[in-house]
Amino acid sequence: MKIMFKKHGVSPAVAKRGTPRVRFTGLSAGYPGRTVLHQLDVEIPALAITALVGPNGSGKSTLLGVLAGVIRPTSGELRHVGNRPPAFVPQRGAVGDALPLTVRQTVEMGRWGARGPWRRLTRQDHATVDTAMERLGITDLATRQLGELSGGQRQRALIAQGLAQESDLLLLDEPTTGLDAEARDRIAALLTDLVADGVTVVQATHDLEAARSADICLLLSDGRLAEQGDPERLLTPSTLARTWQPA
Ligand SMILES: Nc1ncnc2c1ncn2[C@@H]1O[C@H](COP(=O)(O)OP(=O)(O)OP(=O)(O)O)[C@@H](O)[C@H]1O
Repeated sequence: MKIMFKKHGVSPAVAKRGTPRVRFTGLSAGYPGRTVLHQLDVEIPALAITALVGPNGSGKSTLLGVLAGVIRPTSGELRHVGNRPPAFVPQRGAVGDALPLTVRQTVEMGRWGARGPWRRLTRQDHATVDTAMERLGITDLATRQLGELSGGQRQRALIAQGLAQESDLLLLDEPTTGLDAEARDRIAALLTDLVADGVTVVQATHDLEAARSADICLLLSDGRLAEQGDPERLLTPSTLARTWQPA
């Protein structure tokens, strides 16, 4: 099993549109005693939005975990092209409601990877945090406790934390689930803007509109890649019935 990241400061090989930002070959991964992903051969295109779709339990979050580097593959090869670690925005439900953090502190945590948790943030870090909060429309929530926010507001705080990491690879686990139409549209527009700014976006989603508006769709089934390609071609009525059936 091989995982290759291009290192900081070493001939920055930044992915270009049309080239893969991440490539897996024969990749298997899962949890202790349980293989979830089986022999995936996948290319995640740079400077595009990739939607991971598939029924509950098909392995979307596990694949995001592998991309984020928090789940190690058990076999196969995973190659990143790019010189910054990915930013991972977990599912809203995966983040404790009782964490005694304000929105601003939550977003500031996005700078820890660059600065470390105990080092003071620089003026530039604070400016990055301000911009991330502005882009998500949560500046006026800065001093509110995370636990007292609505689901949609908390989701936006988590995405802002991801943006504050200034990665060129943003991984999101169901970023629009449970949000109203306006919030979903806002996030969709943001993701498109991020791609224009040089970010590669991968989102696991059960949101049909989000999947349709992606550049490419990877359809997982039982931890295997069932299909990949243009969402309009892939999201046929039978796929929709299978993937978007009520839980
Ligand atoms: N921490 C874990 N330990 C053991 N098995 C796990 C763990 N997390 C997930 N699984 C199992 O891995 C499989 C894939 O789960 P995963 O969360 O990746 O699917 P998913 O496609 O994201 O599902 P959903 O659409 O419900 O979010 C499931 O069978 C699940 O039970």
